[in-house]
Amino acid sequence: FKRNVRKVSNLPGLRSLFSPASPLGVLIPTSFWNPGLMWFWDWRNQVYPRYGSQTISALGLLNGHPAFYTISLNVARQVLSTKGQFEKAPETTDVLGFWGRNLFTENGSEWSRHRRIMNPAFNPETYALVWDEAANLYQEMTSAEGWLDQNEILLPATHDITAKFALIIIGRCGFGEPMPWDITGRSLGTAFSQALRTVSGASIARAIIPRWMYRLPIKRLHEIETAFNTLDAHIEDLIATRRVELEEREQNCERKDLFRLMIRANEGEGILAMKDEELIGNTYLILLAGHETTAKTLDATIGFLALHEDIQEELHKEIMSVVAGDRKINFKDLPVLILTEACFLEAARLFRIRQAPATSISRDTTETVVLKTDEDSHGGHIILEPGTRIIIDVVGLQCNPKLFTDPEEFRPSRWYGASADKLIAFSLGPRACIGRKFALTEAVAFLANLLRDWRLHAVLDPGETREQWRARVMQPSRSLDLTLGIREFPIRLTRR
Ligand code: HEM
Repeated sequence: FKRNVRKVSNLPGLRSLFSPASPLGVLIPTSFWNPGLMWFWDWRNQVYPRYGSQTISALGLLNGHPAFYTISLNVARQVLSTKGQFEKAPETTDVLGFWGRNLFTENGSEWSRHRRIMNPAFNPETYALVWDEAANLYQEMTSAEGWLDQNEILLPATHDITAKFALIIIGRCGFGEPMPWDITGRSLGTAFSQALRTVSGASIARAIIPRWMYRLPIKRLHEIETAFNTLDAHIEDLIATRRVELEEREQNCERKDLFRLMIRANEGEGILAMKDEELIGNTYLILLAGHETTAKTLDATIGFLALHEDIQEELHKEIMSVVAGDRKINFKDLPVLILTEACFLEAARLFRIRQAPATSISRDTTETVVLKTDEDSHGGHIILEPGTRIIIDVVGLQCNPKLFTDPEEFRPSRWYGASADKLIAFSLGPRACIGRKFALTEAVAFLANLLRDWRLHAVLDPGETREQWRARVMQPSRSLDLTLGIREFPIRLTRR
């Protein structure tokens, strides 16, 4: 323990039996004696002020890797923008690496190879396609769900709609799968999306629970095992089918869709080749990272908009200012829809994603690094020995009152003209989210179409105020999901 205290330069911070990111720390619920998985949410306004610093340490007396946690944008910039001094530790990426090494799990030249293969797919042509597909899918959805002749709709759980929407968009635009709204029987269909949901909700548990335990008569573990096997079968099927289709269509198609680039790299040789297991690993990664995050942020956006009818009215004005005679909203309108985009960014600020057990964005040093801190204590800097872990506490950072006035307020206008790196939800630097623009395009297209046609209303309990509704509903789900998202909630739509 003393050695670990020295490792974190004696910096004050959390001291508990199990460190917050250790398997036991994660599995035991957050309480006064165990920070657990949710401390960064439950204690977000107390911990850093208690230790008088934007960077603190966390140590487990019995087990767990000692670590620094920071809500300082300056420290985050140093960690995420400096090349070569920081890398991802394997145990922090395991949750997205079950199926094969991939862009998310790799470091150094291996990471660079994956990124060079996949980067060309994230281009303006793809974003235009995302926009058009999102607009078409919205029309298909309203027709298939029977919304066209309704004036009022009660959606029992927004996530059912947003998750399906985001999965189909990544299927169509990333994988060239012509998925309809009714996805029953498709290779990325209903069985696949249910399995994907189970897997996403169980990945952290899967990384922690030893494999032999899956042979015990525990129903939940068998469900997890079945979901993982179902995904395997679907992904193999998807790769085989698309490989044949690509052979047939190759002559006439110029588009650099992501899946085509990955399959070509898998068939190729040389420095930009991709191994079979990497193709599978990246396929999973894109399917998981490319839909859950967007869907959950859309859920949060819908929740906040339902609370703030004044912002909805402003948003509707913005949308109607670009609507053409046929009520279509076009890709060229994207730069004008600044409030629509700002609402999504603001929801991402308040409900950002989590991608590894109990951590946010985590890096280990590869050499001794001196980080400048914002406080004068410790001489204004901390020294990180090689192998020291530093975790960007994204929830804390995005609620940091030194960066955001009234941080708990949903105030989209704070993003007007704001520096892009103030929103850390997509991370910063060379390893920032490759799908940021993809997600933003999809989200703005979805929201603009939805808000053009509908008013959103919170479904209040009898006698409940909006503030009470927010306190009850706008809370994260406490499961071991890969992504931190608002728990499921119903919403009422009335036609404009
Ligand atoms: C609201 C939506 C999204 C959010 C908040 C988000 C957030 C993030 C964050 C924070 C990272 C960095 C993680 C780290 O360094 O530890 C990341 C990486 C990544 N994201 Fe996203 N993401 C979103 C949507 C998407 C979409 C739509 C795609 C794909 C189409 C995607 C694909 C990826 C990939 C492949 C990486 C790994 C990049 C690398 O390591 O080079 N994400 N994302």
